[in-house]
Amino acid sequence: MESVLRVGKKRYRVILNGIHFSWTELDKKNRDKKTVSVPVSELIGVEKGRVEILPQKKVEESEQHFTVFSVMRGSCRSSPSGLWSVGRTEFYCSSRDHRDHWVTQLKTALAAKSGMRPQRLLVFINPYGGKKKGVQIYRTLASPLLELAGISAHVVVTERANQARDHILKKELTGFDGVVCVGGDGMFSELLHGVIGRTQQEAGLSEHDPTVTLQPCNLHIGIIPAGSTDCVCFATVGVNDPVTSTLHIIIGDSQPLDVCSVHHQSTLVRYSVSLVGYGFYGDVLAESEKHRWMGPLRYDYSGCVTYLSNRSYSGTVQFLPADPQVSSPRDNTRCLSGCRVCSESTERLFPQSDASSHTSSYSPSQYSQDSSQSEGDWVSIEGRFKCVSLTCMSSSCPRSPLGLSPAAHLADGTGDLILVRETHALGFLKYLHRHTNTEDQFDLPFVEVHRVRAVKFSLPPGEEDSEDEEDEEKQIEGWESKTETDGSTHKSMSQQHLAEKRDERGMGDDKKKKKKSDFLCGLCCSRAPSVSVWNCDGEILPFTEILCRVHGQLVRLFARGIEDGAGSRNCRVGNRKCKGRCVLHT
Ligand SMILES: Nc1ncnc2c1ncn2[C@@H]1O[C@H](COP(=O)(O)OP(=O)(O)OP(=O)(O)O)[C@@H](O)[C@H]1O
Ligand SMILES: CCCCCCCCCCCCC/C=C/[C@@H](O)[C@H](CO)NC(C)=O
Ligand SMILES: [Ca+2]
Repeated sequence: MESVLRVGKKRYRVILNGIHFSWTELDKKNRDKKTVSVPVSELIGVEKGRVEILPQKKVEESEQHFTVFSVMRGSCRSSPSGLWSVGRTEFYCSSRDHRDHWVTQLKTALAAKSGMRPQRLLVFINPYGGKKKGVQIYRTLASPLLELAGISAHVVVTERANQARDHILKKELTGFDGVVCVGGDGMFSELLHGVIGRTQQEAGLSEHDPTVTLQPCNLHIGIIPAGSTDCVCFATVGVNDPVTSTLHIIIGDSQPLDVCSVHHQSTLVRYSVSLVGYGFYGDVLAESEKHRWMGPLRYDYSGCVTYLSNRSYSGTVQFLPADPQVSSPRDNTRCLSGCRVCSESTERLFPQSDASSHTSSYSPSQYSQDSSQSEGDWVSIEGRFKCVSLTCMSSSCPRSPLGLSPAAHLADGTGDLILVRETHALGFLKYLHRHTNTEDQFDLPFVEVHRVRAVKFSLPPGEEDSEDEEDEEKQIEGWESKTETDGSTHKSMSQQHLAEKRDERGMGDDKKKKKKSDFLCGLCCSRAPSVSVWNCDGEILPFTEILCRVHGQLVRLFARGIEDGAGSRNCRVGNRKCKGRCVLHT
């Protein structure tokens, strides 16, 4: 369809074809500069009249106007290119019939995309996450855009921790195309555990068997950031911005994500997508739990306290190396939107499936993973470590814009294992500081990094996780009391599994004994603990000896990875006007 329409006082040639909607000013001198072209896949909605959606819906009735809403990149010249906003253009037609014809054509073009976009979402809002603005963020920024796009949402404002996870595990989900959380990494983790658990239940697979090839999940996960730590959102979108994330959900972007399962003996402990970290990152988290009242600042405070304690821990790390021909953690690449390494991994991980079902748009599909790869040989490294970190993705965040492992990939079926050996305090500070700039944090004599498929960690003889009944009790108890603090009475899958094992031995709840341990001692004891704790995506694990396995592309997010330039340091603080929305200004 093609017509001459007015935008403001100027005349434009407006064209809609199957792929683009574009308008070019009818002023020959400037013609090259004045064409605006929006892919139909990035149109959000069309409304009759002169309509505004954000910051508030305003409708001015007009028989000859229609308003088109689309994805617009950036909100200012210096904003990170991952930041999206809502583009809005009012068109004026020669008659009401002409206007109606345009609206019908645009709606038809949008309807043709509906198979690629979610129609119905299940949204969980944590009213207490971050600055406690989850409900407000959803109502004022996300909901109006979903409505404009014709997406219906069933909203649950959570009343307790783990409610979202349990809902996904147990309730009817027919008709939903995706689940969305409004909150931080903790809320994302609830959705992750719900979606993976539900998929395995339906496939009849046991998550407790560490050798099982898990079934990839069809239900997409969306993250509208509203937490105090939103690392997963930042690392998969490039910015922490609720409007940007909502737009990725609306247009049905689809980003596969590697997930690491963490087992202790024959029990699934947790899943992680970001950090499984022992030593420094575990200690920071354990310390920060004591200062929750400080809000997000507790991580800075605890980081300083932990750094000053200058601890290191003994252990043996074993790992299964990934294929070094495919990629390396030191190859100076970045996993960006449309990443070649990740696309080729799709073919390697799912060789029998139709490649088109793994493209960048949402599309429900069934696929099965290749389990023919032989395990290979484990490599073993023993020593004293400041920290042992495993990350399935770069784990970039506003504080560390390139992340823990800048060349890690979101969906290549591998993780990066970073070993920081015992060193002097200044050396470790240098390592930490390099996370905040572009210097290579792996180019230090006490640091090594390996691209891996699995990792095992064990303590030195005499320090092992106790397998006696009383200690196992203690660990279950530790986890239960944490859950109770969160206001939940639900037992996690691994608590349940452990509790079943305990019941088999005839030990009831009434037999629990309180026992002090080093487990969460943090800095309260005068004697430095010889054992640290694991930080698993911001949660403390109740076990030290663990087996981690990377499951390639196990889940899918409504995201597309970082677009070129996003998440990099392209806004120099203070020298350009950026309305304070850039990541380095938040
Ligand atoms: N209604 C609720 N009451 C108490 N806890 C909740 C509720 N809803 C969710 N939670 C829990 O709150 C935890 C933190 O939530 P979220 O990740 O949204 O915010 P956050 O501020 O980034 O988290 P954190 O304070 O852990 O950094 C999650 O682990 C989640 O399980
Ligand atoms: C001298 C300057 C020191 C600055 C040190 C900066 C180090 C930043 C490293 C960032 C790592 C981010 C790892 C991600 C962790 C998340 O998975 C987790 C869950 O949200 N967050 C926390 C706090 O554990
Ligand atoms: Ca990966």
